Amino acid sequence: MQQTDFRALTIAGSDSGGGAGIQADIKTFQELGVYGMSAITAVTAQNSLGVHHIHPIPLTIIEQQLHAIGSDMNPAAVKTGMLVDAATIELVATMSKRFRWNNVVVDPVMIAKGGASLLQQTALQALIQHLLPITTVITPNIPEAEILTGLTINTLKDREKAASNFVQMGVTHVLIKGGHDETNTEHSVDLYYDGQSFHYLSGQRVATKHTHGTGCTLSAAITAQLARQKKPLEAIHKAKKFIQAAIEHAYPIGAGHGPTNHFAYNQMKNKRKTATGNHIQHL
Ligand SMILES: Nc1ncnc2c1ncn2[C@@H]1O[C@H](COP(=O)(O)OP(=O)(O)O)[C@@H](O)[C@H]1O
Ligand SMILES: Cc1ncc(COP(=O)(O)OP(=O)(O)O)c(N)n1
Repeated sequence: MQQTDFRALTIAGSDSGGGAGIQADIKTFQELGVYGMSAITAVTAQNSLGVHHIHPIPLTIIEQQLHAIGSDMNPAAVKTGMLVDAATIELVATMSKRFRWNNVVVDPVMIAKGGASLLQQTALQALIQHLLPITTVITPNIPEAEILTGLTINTLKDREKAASNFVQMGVTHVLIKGGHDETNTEHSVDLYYDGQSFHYLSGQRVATKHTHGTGCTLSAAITAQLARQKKPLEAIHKAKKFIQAAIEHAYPIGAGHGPTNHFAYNQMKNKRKTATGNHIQHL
């Protein structure tokens, strides 16, 4: 049987607890049938209670990882997560251009759930200047969208305005996530914009504190679907189903915020297949 070859790269921090960062990304790639590669920007000592220590990786070692992958392994899609500082952002932008990487998904990770800062304040300008112009899909949560656009976001109209700002900054596709919208207790609604029309993607809001790594997992699922040659809006729709299942079946691991469940989407699909006797896999 011919092996299908889908490859994706994540450039992000390591989460020792396994729920976010590189670990969440690789698990998600694997579940979606995509070969995962990584360039690690920082090692964090982290668990369900928060980020306890951060050890940035020296720039030369990040460059060596990116060069090793870019010169040989040709990822079809690339995701960025924790980028630490301005120098790392500039390096990632330079290497992405050098290797002509397409399908660049930027999750502009800034602050972890427990409040730890994962990106230096002084790096925001570098993100806007160097990374956004080469971004295929950006996936900010509401506070990140507020910081990058300078807007206050309370309503869906505010979110549409912020999405338009991202397009003006050079981003091709924007997904502003709604997990932090406390006004909607029934649904968690994400806004998509491609410079032409707005789409709302709604999921049932799950009453759980086990949402560690939701943002990383969603953006990794989008990256995996782009690596599988899906168009951005279809990739985002599929990724939304993946994260919904992962949150609905999240793990109560640890005393704090447990991780989402990366197996859940495939387990639910397999159950449906068994019930219908259908053994053909449609991702
Ligand atoms: N309690 C929840 N129930 C259902 N979906 C959620 C919940 N919290 C977040 N989501 C979804 O998870 C994804 C990540 O959103 P968000 O929490 O806003 O990002 P981040 O983890 O970057 O802060 C989005 O698709 C959002 O709608
Ligand atoms: C190493 C690392 N990268 C990113 C994050 C943030 O992940 P996110 O998906 O936004 O989830 P929470 O931290 O908000 O639960 C992280 N914690 N660690």
